[in-house]
Amino acid sequence: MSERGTSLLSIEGLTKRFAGLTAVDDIGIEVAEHEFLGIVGPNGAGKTTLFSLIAGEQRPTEGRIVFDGTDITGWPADRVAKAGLVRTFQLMRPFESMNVLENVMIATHQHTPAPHAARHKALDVIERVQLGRYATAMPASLPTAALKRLELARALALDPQVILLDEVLAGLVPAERAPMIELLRTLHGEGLTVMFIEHIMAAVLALSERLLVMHEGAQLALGDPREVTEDPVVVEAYLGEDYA
Ligand SMILES: Nc1ncnc2c1ncn2[C@@H]1O[C@H](COP(=O)(O)OP(=O)(O)OP(=O)(O)O)[C@@H](O)[C@H]1O
Repeated sequence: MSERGTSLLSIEGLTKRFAGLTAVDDIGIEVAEHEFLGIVGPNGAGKTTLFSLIAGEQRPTEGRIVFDGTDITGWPADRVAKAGLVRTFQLMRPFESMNVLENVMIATHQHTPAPHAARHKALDVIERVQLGRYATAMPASLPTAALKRLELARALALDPQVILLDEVLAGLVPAERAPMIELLRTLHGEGLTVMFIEHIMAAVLALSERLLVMHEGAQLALGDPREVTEDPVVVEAYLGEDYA
């Protein structure tokens, strides 16, 4: 770990079984403070389930999650989020009856009970994700790129130390991807530790400092993104022979 700094999140032998299916199979990774870790793998590889386990939405069948020195295995999601570990969802789920600002205030209110301060903080987060012009818009009226930023804002409003991003680029047209990649780079530069599930390899390679490849729940490869994507085992299981 020394070359990457202190381990902030330790995932040890993490396993989740659903009836006969092992969705996450003995995953063990150390995520360093301020690291940007990409996670890729074919559909059904267990990536989202891994996030659900880390974020406390599902309990692991086996294994341990240690965050900042504390064993958080089995903690409920709200307690995990309060501790500083927050995820986004692949399918955005804003409150449709509330505008962008009110949606973000639901989150800021949890740390900042005073309404004026919660509003102020929500506006800051909205500016941070460059959604200022949509602050009073309703979610149904937003283009996909803005909805993605709203999902990000709702996570950032909880003041995470680690953010788990689940396909925040999915559904964006290529012209919308570059600004989102820039925003993620900026947020990481501001000190966030990031775990990043993504299918768009150009984005994964542009941002990730290390890359975890999952396959059938297990860890197929972990390491330098370029080396990992050239690994014949990874090419065969996931990327396909015509990759790059
Ligand atoms: N609640 C559940 N009950 C039963 N099986 C589940 C459940 N959640 C996930 N699975 C199964 O676990 C496996 C891993 O699913 P998961 O959604 O974690 O994969 P993924 O890598 O995130 O896929 P994608 O890239 O398509 O989002 C799949 O076979 C899925 O059908």
